[in-house]
Amino acid sequence: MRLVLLGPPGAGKGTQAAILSEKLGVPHISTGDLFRANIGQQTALGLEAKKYLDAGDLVPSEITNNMVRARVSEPDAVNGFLLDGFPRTVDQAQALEGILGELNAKLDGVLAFEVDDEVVVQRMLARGRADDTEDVIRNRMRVYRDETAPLLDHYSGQIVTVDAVGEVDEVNARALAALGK
Ligand SMILES: Nc1ncnc2c1ncn2[C@@H]1O[C@H](COP(=O)(O)OP(=O)(O)O)[C@@H](O)[C@H]1O
Repeated sequence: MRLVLLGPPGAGKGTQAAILSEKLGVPHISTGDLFRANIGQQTALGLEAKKYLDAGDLVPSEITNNMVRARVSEPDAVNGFLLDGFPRTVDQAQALEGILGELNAKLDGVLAFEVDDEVVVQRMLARGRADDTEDVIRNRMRVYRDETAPLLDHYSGQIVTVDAVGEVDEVNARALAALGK
């Protein structure tokens, strides 16, 4: 099963993706986690990406698309994956279509997590990661609204929505139900 997870920063996509990944038996591929791992290991990609993450800006699509192409081409992803944090722009969605075409694969669906702005700001401040200061959070939400939210229209034919307010288990049950599992 090949799914894209959409939703504002702090919607709990990463938490839900980790659980869904176990239950569905496909890898969780998070671009945010891939960037943070590269930053931790001080790879060339990490050194380049760091300034964008620190500001809450998008890493340029060329870098991001190539990183995703490499990751989804790994053997553990042949039968599917949960993409978390990608695509984040309509251009990236088009790049994803190209990448899937190269793999002779197609998306099975898009799961959109819905949650209010105030809830996500509170969740991110509580999480307290390095890129979770209030200014950076506000910038990431602006980037989400301007660049990522248009994907809700782009994918309108294949989206199922999930109310992401509530306990982790509750939201997970809703996500599985939305997928017909
Ligand atoms: N698809 C992407 N394109 C460009 N930059 C990205 C992408 N995915 C992640 N990033 C970078 O990584 C940061 C953290 O992403 P992520 O861990 O998904 O945050 P969150 O889960 O809070 O939305 C983003 O603010 C951005 O700088």
